[in-house]
Amino acid sequence: MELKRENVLIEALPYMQEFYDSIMVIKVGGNAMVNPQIMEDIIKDIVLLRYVGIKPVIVHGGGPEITEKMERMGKKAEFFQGLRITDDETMEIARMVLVGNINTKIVSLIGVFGGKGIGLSGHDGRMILGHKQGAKKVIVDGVETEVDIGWVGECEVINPDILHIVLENGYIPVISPIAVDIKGNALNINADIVAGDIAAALHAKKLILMTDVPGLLKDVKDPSSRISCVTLEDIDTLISEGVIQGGMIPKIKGAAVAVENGVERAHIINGNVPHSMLLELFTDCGVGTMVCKLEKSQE
Ligand SMILES: Nc1ncnc2c1ncn2[C@@H]1O[C@H](COP(=O)(O)OP(=O)(O)O)[C@@H](O)[C@H]1O
Ligand SMILES: CC(=O)N[C@@H](CCC(=O)OP(=O)(O)O)C(=O)O
Repeated sequence: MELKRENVLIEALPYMQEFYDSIMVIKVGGNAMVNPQIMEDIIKDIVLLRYVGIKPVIVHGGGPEITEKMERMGKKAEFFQGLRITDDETMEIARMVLVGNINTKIVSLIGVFGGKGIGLSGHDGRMILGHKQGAKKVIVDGVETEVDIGWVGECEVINPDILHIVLENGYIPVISPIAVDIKGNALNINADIVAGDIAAALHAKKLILMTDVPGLLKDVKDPSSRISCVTLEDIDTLISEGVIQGGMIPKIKGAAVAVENGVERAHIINGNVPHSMLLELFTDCGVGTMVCKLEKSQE
């Protein structure tokens, strides 16, 4: 049965009351940003959240755009377990695409839809301090070899002061997944991992990871095989059984870090479905996959 418009609005009231004044970290993936219409819909939803008293924080990706730029510059993009192998030149390209291009586009769109966006990266206020992950060991033809993944970092400390300052002043922070090391070097970090760490540091109410599939799928080729809820206990098994692969691994790990560190819920939802975030937050029908600490019955 289709709900009348006024019922849709009134159904949202308890959710608006529950979420009022709370921080929500929203990760927008590079895939969603390839389509300008999808991007506009997502940014409109985020501006709406701000106007109903929620404090959204955006972390953006840009993997496909970095790969495209590398290819145009005659460089081949290479990955190790989903992480981009980042030499000096790749780091420059990643910074140019993420901070120089994607971040400014999102900030500008927020402005167009009546919000106040502010662009940040880990360098600003030394918000994301990290270090290089270092060389990775792999077995090639039975022989252990090291792979240098270059400037790929991991977060050591998140300093959320700057975020609290801008949130208190009505801005929507837009964060590029670039960290800084102790010497001031830039580090490339997967955006899902940054989003999980930021959500944990801010004690966010929710982490929302927007992607291009309906959620975590039992069978990646079957969109109807969505798993509606996973607990932290399920995650390692799903990875070791090969159900979760590729780009979904950092996503689920980012969600797990957030939930382990006090974020109530993380949601993986399809950003390609118009206004999926509003459906997830303000209606009784959950979309996507919810990641939580315990089964509902154990809470
Ligand atoms: N079990 C799974 N369920 C859903 N997606 C999966 C799964 N395993 C691997 N994937 C892949 O992960 C992709 C999402 O990760 P990624 O491409 O990095 O997205 P984004 O750019 O939105 O961060 C999906 O498009 C899908 O191909
Ligand atoms: C280390 C590493 O892999 N960093 C990512 C950062 C961007 C990102 O995570 O973008 P998506 O969310 O669109 O995948 C990269 O260079 O692609």
